[in-house]
This record gives sequence, C-alpha cells and structure tokens, in this order.
Amino acid sequence: MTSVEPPLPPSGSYLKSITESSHAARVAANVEVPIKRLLLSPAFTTTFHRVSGHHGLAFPLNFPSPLAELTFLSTLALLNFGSGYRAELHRQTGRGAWDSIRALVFSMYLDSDADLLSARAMQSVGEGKVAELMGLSVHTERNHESIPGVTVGELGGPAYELVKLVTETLNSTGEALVSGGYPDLGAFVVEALKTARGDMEGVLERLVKGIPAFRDMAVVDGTPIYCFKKALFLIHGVYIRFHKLSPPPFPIPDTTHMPICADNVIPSMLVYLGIIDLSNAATHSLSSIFPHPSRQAMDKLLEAPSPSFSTETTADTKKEPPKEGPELTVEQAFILRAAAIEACEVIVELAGTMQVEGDGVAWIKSITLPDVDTWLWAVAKDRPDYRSLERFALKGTNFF
Ligand SMILES: Nc1nc2c(c(CN[C@H]3C=C[C@H](O)[C@@H]3O)cn2[C@@H]2O[C@H](COP(=O)(O)O)[C@@H](O)[C@H]2O)c(=O)[nH]1
Repeated sequence: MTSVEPPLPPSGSYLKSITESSHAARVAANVEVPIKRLLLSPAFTTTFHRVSGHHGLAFPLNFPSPLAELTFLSTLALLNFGSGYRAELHRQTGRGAWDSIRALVFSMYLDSDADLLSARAMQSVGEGKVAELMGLSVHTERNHESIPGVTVGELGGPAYELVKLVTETLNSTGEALVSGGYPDLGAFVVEALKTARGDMEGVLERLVKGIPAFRDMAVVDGTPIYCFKKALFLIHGVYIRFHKLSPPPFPIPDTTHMPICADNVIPSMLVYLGIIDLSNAATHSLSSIFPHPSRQAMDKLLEAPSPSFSTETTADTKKEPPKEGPELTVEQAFILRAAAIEACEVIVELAGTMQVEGDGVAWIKSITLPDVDTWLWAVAKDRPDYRSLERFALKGTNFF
C-alpha cells in the first residue's frame, strides 16, 4: 500500500466517518449511483430471501466455549482478505479468497503442534508454516543463468506475496496483543465488547485503535476514506453467531444500520448491475476500469436467474478458474469501495420509502444494510452468469 494514512477519526465518530468520507470521495470523483430498477427486478426479488439468509458463519467445529469460538471468528475476520489473489488461489487450490482463508483458520485451529490462535504463536509464526497451512506453493521457476536446461526454483510469485501478507498480519496482530497483555484476539475483542457495552461505535473504535490490521483507511486526493471492512465483518459476525444465545455470552452490538463490508465483489457487482455509474467519473481513469455495461447486458443481469442453468453447467463453470479482473491502484480501489458503501446506504434508504404495498414485495421496505451486503456478495456466486463477471483486484493489501 503506497498511499498516506489519514489520522484516525475523532473519537465517537467512527461510523459516521465511514459514510461521510465515502460520500465525499464519491462526489469528488463524480461517480454516480442511480439505483434504477434493481429493487423491483426479478434478479433481486426472486432471490433476496434465500440468498441474503445464507450467512455461512456456522462452522462444523465443536468449540469448548463461546470465547473459543470468538477467537476463531475474530481471526477469520482479521485474515479476511486476499481477494487480489483470487485467480492464483483458484489455480493452485481451486478455492477463492474467502474459502482459502476459512480453510487456513480451520487448519490453525486444528493444528496440534502449536496453539496457533494464541497471541504468542501469531507473533512468531513464519512464512513457511503459513504456506504449508494454506497449501500454497511459493516458488517460481526460472532458467539457470549459465547451465542451459536447468531451472532454479526461488521464492516469489503472487502466492508468495499473499503468504507474506498473511504472515505480516499475524505477526503485527500478535505483537499488539502481546504488548497489551492479551492471550489471544478473542480476549481483546471480549474486552472491547464489554467496555463499549455492546455499542457498535465504541466497539469499532476499540478494534481499529488496538489492531493495526483493522486500520482500513487511506488518503485519496487529500481526503481521507474510511472503510474498516474487516472490523465491521467481525462485529456483524459476533451478532450473527451470538445474539440468539440467552443470555448472550457478552454484550452484542446491533448491526442493523452498519455500513457494508466494502470488498472487491460488491463494488464490481454494483457496476455490472448499473448501480455504480462510472461513465462520468472524472479522476483516476475510473471511467475506463470496466467496459461500460450496455443497457442490454444490464437488463439481462436484472432478469430472474435462468432455470435452464442445470446443476451440470453450474459444476462446469465452477471448475474453470476465474479470469483475473482489472487490477486497480490503491486510489481507484478506495474510491470504488467508497461508492459501494454509499450506494448501499442509498439502496436501503430508497427501499424504505418505496410505494410497494400490495404486490407481494412489501418486504422490500424493511431490508437492512447487512442483508444487502450478504445478498450482493452471495448472489455473485449464486448464478453462473454473475460468477463469470470479473471482479476487480488490488494486490498488496490486507484490507479485503
Ligand atoms: N462484503 C462482504 N465481503 C465478503 C464477505 C465474505 C464472507 N461471506 C460469507 C461469510 C459471512 C457472510 O455473511 C457470507 O456468507 C467474504 N468477503 C470478501 O470477499 C472477498 C472475495 O472473496 P472471494 O470471492 O471468495 O475470492 C474476500 O476477500 C473477502 O474480503 C461478505 O459476506 N460480505
């Protein structure tokens, strides 16, 4: 990451800083967000309940305590990045970024040699161990300088870059936890939940201040943009996993009005669906990142998913490694993520005021930001035509 870090937001205004900085960045770049017909489209109305209900955070593990599960979940959120290496991950392991990170945290949890989720182990874990746990080959081959026909393997390539990022993230987090006297990330998060008494704003501020890897923010054209994607993901995960327990094991934040987790998938999908309109974008060559979607292409994507997609076709497209999408600069990626944050705010606001009584879609009025996040993220994997849409990639970041 090359761009300058902004100052942390003023205390008490972390959530506001996400929405306000996103609005400012979007307006400054002249990125438009016409909500158009998405909300009433069959693509949305026929899949919203099924797809947005799939939170995917119930793990087939027997946790000895809620705290052990919280440590697992927090580590998963901390490492929930790598989207810029999606194509390489598919090539090597057949999995995307999310599935790869999930598998890694499973291996860390189940590894019997060391208590890998402890602060001490995080602080000292090395690249070799991370590569082994992720099942990644981190060597590239080149021809020997003087002996023809002989190739030399050396450390390098995109998988090695990702392994380094994961290792650095674990090391710096372990460092912060050890120097704060916390045995693991779960202990730190519990304290944040308790001292903030479950207040979303207070929890977010504590996570971002305490752990460098949660400081997902940048200065673009002199103005700060705050996304805090992984911290928000963690807080929402806590809500999903623990709010139904009675009594809840720790104070649980209400995430209903939480900004979305801005990654690479959601902004890309919003561009294809015509909700983020880059055609008049004035800076950072934003208008040429994606081929401008034609009205026809958008109409097709807004139709209900075709019932003729047999399970066979689905399996086939799944096997094929995805094409690498446009590779962005830090500035471009932050502006697009900001636009997605604001677009989703507008979607929910508009939905709440829509006149939809009586035609079977009155539920649209009560959709929430986390539901819209999950729908956009999960629907991108639900339909073969959406799966084949290229997502943008940013390398070298541990934010998403
Ligand atoms: N905005 C948003 N971004 C999300 C998720 C998830 C995990 N979703 C499941 C877990 C709980 C949820 O409710 C979902 O069932 C991963 N990602 C991001 O996508 C990135 C791309 O990954 P891939 O396409 O695999 O390569 C990945 O680096 C990660 O940063 C989400 O939910 N929302």
